[in-house]
Amino acid sequence: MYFQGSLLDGGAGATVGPLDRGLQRRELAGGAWVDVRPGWVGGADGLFLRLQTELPWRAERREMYDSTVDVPRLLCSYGVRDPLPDPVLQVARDALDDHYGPDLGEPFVTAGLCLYRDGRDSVAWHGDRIGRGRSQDTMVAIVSLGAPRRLSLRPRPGGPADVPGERSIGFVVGHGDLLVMGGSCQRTWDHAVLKTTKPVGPRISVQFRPAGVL
Ligand SMILES: O=C(O)CCC(=O)C(=O)O
Ligand SMILES: [Fe+2]
Repeated sequence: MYFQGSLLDGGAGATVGPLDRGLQRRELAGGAWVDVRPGWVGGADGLFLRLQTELPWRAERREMYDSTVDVPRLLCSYGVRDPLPDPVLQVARDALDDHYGPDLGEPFVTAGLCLYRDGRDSVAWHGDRIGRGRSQDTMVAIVSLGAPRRLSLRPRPGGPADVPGERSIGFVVGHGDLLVMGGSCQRTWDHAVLKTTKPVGPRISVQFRPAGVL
């Protein structure tokens, strides 16, 4: 059980802060919201290096129109019963369950990790709506490690949040920051980490999701 208000050491120096303070919520049109907690995971340099060097990162290729293209980031996925690759990620997930569980009504059970090697790596505009996120409110909690990148959000074109005055927004997520997308965010908004020509170092994103959300 996560003890509110304490700093728990997940191993090798990384600590997970409390979530009962320091969270900033931004309400978005259409019943979506984003919570941000800067510096949630402290002392995460070792964690970043371990994940970057030791995980079995895979490169994927995807069909695009009539050609096959490289997915511009490396991936590593942990399913419902897979142990997470570092104890601090388990501590983080337990803390997220304690804080968001009453509202979410279910635990975070999967973890998807992306490694953006530099500014050429990206994820294009999308919502996590291959599964239940298409039709139901849900949450996706992201821990960002390494170089800061901008997570952009915009109303899904033609969707309920696509109303006059509602425009694209962005959150620069840095080393140890937590960002949680909730409410209708996956179906009424799209999000992306767009390419940048600025020199940026590698970033790892850890996304915790409930069952059936991807
Ligand atoms: O890099 C991130 O934090 C976002 C990744 C993302 O949106 C996804 O993998 O679905
Ligand atoms: Fe996503």
